[in-house]
Amino acid sequence: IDTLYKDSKQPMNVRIRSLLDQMTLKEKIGQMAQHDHLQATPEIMRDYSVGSLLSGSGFGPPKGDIRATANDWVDMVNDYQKGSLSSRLGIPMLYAIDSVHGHNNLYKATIFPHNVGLGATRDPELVKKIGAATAIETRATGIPFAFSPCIAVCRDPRWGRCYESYSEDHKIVEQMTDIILGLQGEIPPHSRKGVPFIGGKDKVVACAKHFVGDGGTIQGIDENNTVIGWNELLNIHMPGYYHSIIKGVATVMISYSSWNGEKMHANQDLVTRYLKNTLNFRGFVISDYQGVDRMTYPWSSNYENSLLRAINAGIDMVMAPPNHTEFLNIMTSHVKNKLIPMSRIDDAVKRILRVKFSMGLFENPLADYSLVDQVGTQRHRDLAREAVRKSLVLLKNGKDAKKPLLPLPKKTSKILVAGSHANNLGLQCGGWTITWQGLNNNNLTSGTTILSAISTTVDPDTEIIYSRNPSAESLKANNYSYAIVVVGEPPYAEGAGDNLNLTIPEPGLSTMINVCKNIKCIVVLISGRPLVVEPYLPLMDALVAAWLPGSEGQGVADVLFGDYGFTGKLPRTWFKRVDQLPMNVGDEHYDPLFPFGFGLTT
Ligand SMILES: OC[C@@H]1[C@@H](O)[C@H](O)[C@@H](O)c2nc(CNc3ccccc3)cn21
Repeated sequence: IDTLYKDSKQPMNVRIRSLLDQMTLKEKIGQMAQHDHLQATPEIMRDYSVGSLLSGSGFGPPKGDIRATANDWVDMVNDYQKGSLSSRLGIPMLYAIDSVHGHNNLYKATIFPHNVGLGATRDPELVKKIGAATAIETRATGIPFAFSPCIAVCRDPRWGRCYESYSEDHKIVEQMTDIILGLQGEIPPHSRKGVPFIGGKDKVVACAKHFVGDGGTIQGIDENNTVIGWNELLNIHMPGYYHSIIKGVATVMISYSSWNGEKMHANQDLVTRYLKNTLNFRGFVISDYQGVDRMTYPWSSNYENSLLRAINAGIDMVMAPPNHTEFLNIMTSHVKNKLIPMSRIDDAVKRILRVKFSMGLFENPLADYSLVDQVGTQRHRDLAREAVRKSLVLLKNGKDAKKPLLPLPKKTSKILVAGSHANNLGLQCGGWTITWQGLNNNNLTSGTTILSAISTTVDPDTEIIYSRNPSAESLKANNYSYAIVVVGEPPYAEGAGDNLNLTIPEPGLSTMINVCKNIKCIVVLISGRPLVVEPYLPLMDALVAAWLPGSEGQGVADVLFGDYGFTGKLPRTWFKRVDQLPMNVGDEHYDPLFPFGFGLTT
């Protein structure tokens, strides 16, 4: 074996050439697979030269242990890596996970606000710091590759993934691609722009997703069809990719959705001609999970043909192919039958190797425990708390504008805290937290609920009464100074969150109505998107959009009680009725309840 490729002093292209020239077809195809770790073993990694593994959300080591420690993760990742290193050429594998608002799979990790809340901060510098903290907590578990950021431009809040989108306005999404500089590291001055850059052992490979137009599907139906012209695709959904590439993003994930009826996973014009040859993307393109299977309906029918079309479209790595032997056999036969040219295989493998060489994976393939004490540190939690503060949008402050209600007095006789979301960490974190769909419970990880934040913020003499759903009698019996009512959406991810009515779910709605009918009420809405509030607005004394704040609920109390002012601005239009949708800033017919950019200050 010519070991020139192992010499880190050699130029990148020499290392790639030296390795590629001695790889068998089987080894090249192996590099193009990213298996779910549940389907792999160290032996398979060794014998098939598998390029990458992933943990689907909620499947921690060993197999589904959602309270696994960082050490457990490091051990698991290293076991697979040792398998890869014992292969003929010893090409290290890349382990990937969805760290999309902190290392959200990891028990006791810092959970940051979901992207819609970050869009409300209008603070790219803050978001870059969040990227850096997320990279550290992800690397603490030995994982060097995060499927983040989602740079979707959500144009219809009925989409179950709208909270993963920073904004309906592509200009905010472009600004927030600064998170890549936090995740992967700042590009050193005089370094080339627009090539994959990952700077250090506390940085991760990032992934701009989902290419392209994922946020533009009809009625926000997940994985469905985006029916718009080329100019709208180019002006609204594409700029985030240009900005991500300039900032050195190393990977791009393809969207399940279609553009004008053509599956993105089969779209050679957009993936190869545009992303690779026009935007000059030099990293690697990865499919979504079983994205190849989902090119047909029923899923996986005619997988051989789907795989052929996906690879020829320009996909370099396939996430969760059926299994390692089937993937190898189908790919090998396509190459032998000249249906996939060898030049396509070589392009894919070169891109994958370029990312692995540029991040130093050959030099440092194994993880250590050196960062495990960085998980959920106070420093990271303080950063998350700052992000929560800046993400809150004050939509109403008093029934009489001349008598603002907020900031609330810390010293008062008795406060009621009510609502399903007041004391539930799972609900305030939302989807993609510990499990894929999130959890409706309070002990899924560590953090501060909004109730406990309020309790520690008010004056010690102020009495706090907590009741999820107080009776009308109890409301009348107690002379509360005011009530804080925290209600909103259940956790959801992807298609499970698609919703055509966008009403405040029960029992939150009736709780809010009962409380607000009887006493002065400040409504705090925990949701991934705007919901129907217009009919109830006259009832409310104040209304705060808190989005999905994550583990640091203290940030909510910080602003409610005036330790910090409200500064957040709507990153999305707040509609009056769902029959107005889609309705985005700049539209000809624009009749919102609260316009894009709205936000009262205190
Ligand atoms: O979790 C991997 C990817 C994720 O990065 C994409 O943004 C998202 O579109 C996506 N959807 C699935 C659906 N399947 C799934 C399987 C196991 C756990 C969670 C989701 C996986 N993934």
